Amino acid sequence: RRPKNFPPGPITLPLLGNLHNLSLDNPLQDFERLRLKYGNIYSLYLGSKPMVMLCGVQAIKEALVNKAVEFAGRPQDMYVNITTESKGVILADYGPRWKEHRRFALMTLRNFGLGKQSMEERILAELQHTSADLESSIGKFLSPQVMFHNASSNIICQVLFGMRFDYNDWTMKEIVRCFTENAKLANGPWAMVSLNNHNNIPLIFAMFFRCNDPDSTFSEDLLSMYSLDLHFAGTDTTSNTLLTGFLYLMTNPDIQERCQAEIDRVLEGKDKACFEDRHNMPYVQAVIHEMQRIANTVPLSVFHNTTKDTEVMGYTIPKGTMVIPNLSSVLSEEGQWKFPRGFHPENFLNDQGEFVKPEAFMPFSAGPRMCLGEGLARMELFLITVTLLRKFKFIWPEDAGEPDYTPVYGVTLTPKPYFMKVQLREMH
Ligand code: HEM
Repeated sequence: RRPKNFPPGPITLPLLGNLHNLSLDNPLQDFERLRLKYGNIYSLYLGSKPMVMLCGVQAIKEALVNKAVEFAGRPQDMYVNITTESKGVILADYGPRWKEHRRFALMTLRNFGLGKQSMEERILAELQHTSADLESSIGKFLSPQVMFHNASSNIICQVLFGMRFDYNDWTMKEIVRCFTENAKLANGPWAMVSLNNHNNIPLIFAMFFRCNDPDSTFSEDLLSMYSLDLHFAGTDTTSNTLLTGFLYLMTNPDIQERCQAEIDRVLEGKDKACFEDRHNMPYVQAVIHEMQRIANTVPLSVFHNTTKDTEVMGYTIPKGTMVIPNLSSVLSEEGQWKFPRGFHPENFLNDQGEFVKPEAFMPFSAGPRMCLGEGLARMELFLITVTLLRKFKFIWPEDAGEPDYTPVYGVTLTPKPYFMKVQLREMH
């Protein structure tokens, strides 16, 4: 039985709760059906465990922003908690340890050059490898899955480990194992090396020094989960957004050409793009934001948990209840977008053709647990899209049939594997 004044929801069955109401392959459509029936806040039971679904910009903001602390916890009794032991940042519960680790990750990203030129240079340097890969594929069919994954993985690997990996190198897959080896190295002579320039120390070493501080909540044991956390969070998200984005750019050649015209105009006479150029590229900015909206990369955010008894939208939610911010529902919410369905960069342009960001643009979630990699992700999406579109034309192969936009469901959504054709453009 639902507690008093708990959000409404479908009848529960013994043992199963509401599991029978959900498709295990892709429950997103079931969640949408339940939203239409019960409203923007409803509850479900996963077995005997209650959870509250928040839909639409109003409910999500009221909870995650206005009642920030109450909704900043993470469930600690799920299967993934057993495998990761809730170490790292993403799954750590609200409290001093999470705070220290989050602050540390933000600081390392900043010291490593985010917001400065050095991070841009690293991204642009990585893009030379991507470009070389693309050039070698001219005239052939190319599967971009691995390519985007490698590029975004290498960018975050530079922050984490201070190195990149060759494309097609099996080491890429073994990165976590290599990290353990690196940690061993750091235990040896590395620890004695005096590093004066703290601004360029990869996270792994910066953290190692923290491990030696007896007052710190860092330990070598936490270290591996922490890097795994950031590696996963920084790779899968960006690459899946790009995969979806380039799929739509290929199947909307008019939009791709309009981006290229703007890029050619703004970058005329320059050899490379920089992040500042975005202010002169309202159309490209709109397209990249529309890519993120339609990609809906982390549809159900990361699950939250209430840290106290609380209320939202007039309902009572006890402490320790799992809460799912349904970001998918916001990114296509009726009334919030000029075009909630389909791929329309106009969602981010006003009548004067200027770039605008509606309140419902929330792919990184909101509140204190909001994505801490947003700055890096936005820089990557911009520099990768602009650099590649400037140099190449991306073509949907004529014999590939109708594109299938239905995503494959998971913590992150990814498009079904597809092929692309690439042509070199004339540089302007
Ligand atoms: C397009 C790219 C990305 C998207 C759409 C995205 C989205 C998200 C979302 C929805 C969350 C959950 C927020 C919440 O619980 O309310 C999250 C958390 C997180 N993201 Fe990202 N992310 C992206 C890229 C990155 C990158 C590049 C990094 C690495 C630097 C990163 C690191 C993290 C971390 C560490 C968390 C956990 C924060 C916490 O629990 O305090 N993300 N991200």
